[in-house]
Amino acid sequence: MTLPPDGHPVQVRDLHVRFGEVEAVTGVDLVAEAGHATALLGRNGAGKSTTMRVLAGVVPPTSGEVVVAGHDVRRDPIAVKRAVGYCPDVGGLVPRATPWEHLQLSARLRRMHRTEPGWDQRARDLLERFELGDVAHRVTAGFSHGMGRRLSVVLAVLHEPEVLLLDEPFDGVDPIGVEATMAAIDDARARGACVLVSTHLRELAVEACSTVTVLRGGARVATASATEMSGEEGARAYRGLLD
Ligand SMILES: Nc1ncnc2c1ncn2[C@@H]1O[C@H](COP(=O)(O)OP(=O)(O)OP(=O)(O)O)[C@@H](O)[C@H]1O
Repeated sequence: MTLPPDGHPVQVRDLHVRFGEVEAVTGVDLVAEAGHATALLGRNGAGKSTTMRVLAGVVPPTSGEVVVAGHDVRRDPIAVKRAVGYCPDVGGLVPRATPWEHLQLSARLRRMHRTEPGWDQRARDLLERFELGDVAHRVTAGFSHGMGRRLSVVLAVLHEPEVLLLDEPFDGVDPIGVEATMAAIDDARARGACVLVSTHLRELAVEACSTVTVLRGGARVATASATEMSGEEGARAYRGLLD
């Protein structure tokens, strides 16, 4: 990874994203550090998923500067896709494929079959941790929303990416799935990855992350420590930012 001069794996300056007449993101600034988890918090339509899609190299910025793992997302989206692990907010799973087939394909695309120890033991461990071991060979068409979310997190973390992007990973997920996701975030932080978690759930955002950036109407309205956004005082502060 070629880190930019100030060393931050995620740098966003004055990001704007427009879809026709819709201004989805209207000036987001963000810096996220290696070895830390940062939350993007905001209500529905705040611009969180669009920002995450830009960071994943999936949607190009309309304007602004976005550097992920040392790569400019506009100039080199393929290098960005290689460097990140991305759990999209919706979609991403093939209904006729099983979790194991998803993992096999992901490992092959990432050339993980050449690494030691083999990817398959890690894949099996992750499926067990996320309680998907029993359905490893069942097509995902019949999966509940929460099961799909858990598999999307497993796929994002499989290759131990430098930048982990989890968009609404807790949405509709039961407490055991939430616990497994929290553990996966902790593991990624501990090995020095930069983690970004997008969510509308303040309490889980402050549990998972040390820094919280609040988006409203496509723009950043605040960046605070998780402590400042915790408890009743944090809830009041958050409500104040949304009014
Ligand atoms: N492909 C698109 N075409 C048109 N408008 C879009 C598109 N994607 C997002 N938008 C609009 O951009 C705005 C921001 O959407 P975005 O999905 O980024 O918000 P969000 O904070 O992730 O919301 P949620 O929590 O509901 O997922 C919304 O008004 C949305 O309707």
